[in-house]
Amino acid sequence: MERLPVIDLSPLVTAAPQARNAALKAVADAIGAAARGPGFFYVTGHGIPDDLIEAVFGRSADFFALPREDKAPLSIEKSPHNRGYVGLLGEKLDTAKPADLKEAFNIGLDLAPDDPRIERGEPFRGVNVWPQDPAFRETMLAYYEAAWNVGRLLHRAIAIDLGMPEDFFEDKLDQPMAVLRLLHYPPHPAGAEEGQLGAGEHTDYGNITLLMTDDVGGLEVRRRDGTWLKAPPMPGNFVCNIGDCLMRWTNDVYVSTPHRVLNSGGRERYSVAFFLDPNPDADVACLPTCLEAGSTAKYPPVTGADYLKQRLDATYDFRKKVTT
Ligand SMILES: O=C(O)CCC(=O)C(=O)O
Ligand SMILES: [Fe+2]
Repeated sequence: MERLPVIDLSPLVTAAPQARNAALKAVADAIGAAARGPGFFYVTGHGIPDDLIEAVFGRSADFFALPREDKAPLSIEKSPHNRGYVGLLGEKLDTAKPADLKEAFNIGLDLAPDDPRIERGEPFRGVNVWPQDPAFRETMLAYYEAAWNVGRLLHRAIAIDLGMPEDFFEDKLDQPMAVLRLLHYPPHPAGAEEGQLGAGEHTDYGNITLLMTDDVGGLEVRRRDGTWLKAPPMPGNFVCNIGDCLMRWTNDVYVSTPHRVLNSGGRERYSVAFFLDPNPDADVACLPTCLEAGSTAKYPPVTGADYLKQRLDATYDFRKKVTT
């Protein structure tokens, strides 16, 4: 693996109705090959407007530049629903290593406080927390919607590649636990601990991640032989990777590849991840098309919520006592 594949969605996004199925099949074939191989690929031609992307990065930088007193009240530690601010060293993606040199802000599916799903106490259903600037909320929710739509389109291609009906994932991703996560990595400090990184080695927990970065490199993808491939930044486009939920769903046919971040370039680095986790009640169980005759599934079925809870509880010490 010397470079990651690039999948251009523009022929699909702009296809006339009669050309759509062929365009979708071409994307399905490309994703299928990437998902069985490196587990990572770039996505271009996604159709999200540049000015929305610029606004997301601009507001994100403004948010992280706020004084600590303005960010602390939004702490994720006050939210059992995986929303809010994570300070520098607030997370260990690799639990065997020192804490991560990054700060983050998580935004989930936006629900009103009286939403029946919250009132019924459904897992991961809660309200978002917001900084004061009203434009921040508007910008982030517009981007959440746009990235979610790209993710659902990719899942149509994934379903076709896996030999399932094109809309198989649609009702498993229509009220998702998806998280839009803004990230800020300060330049790697000279005094960092041995083994300390911007983001420790990890795999992602959901179905797919749609990551956008600025022009500062730092993302590294693990090759099968354990060496690391530096993924060059492609601002305005996505780096997409398969997460652990989709690996389970496909019985390991698709690969969830470990990756990490080292911001060694001496500049501030900003990235924006959209983690497309399924609906809380989605049944994450081996697809019939991924099971060879006579063999058994590698993983027992699990609900989307139980799986995400298990993974988040292992990442954050503060969660040891919370129920979602
Ligand atoms: O910031 C990046 O480039 C990657 C972040 C990442 O892997 C994650 O948040 O899961
Ligand atoms: Fe990741």
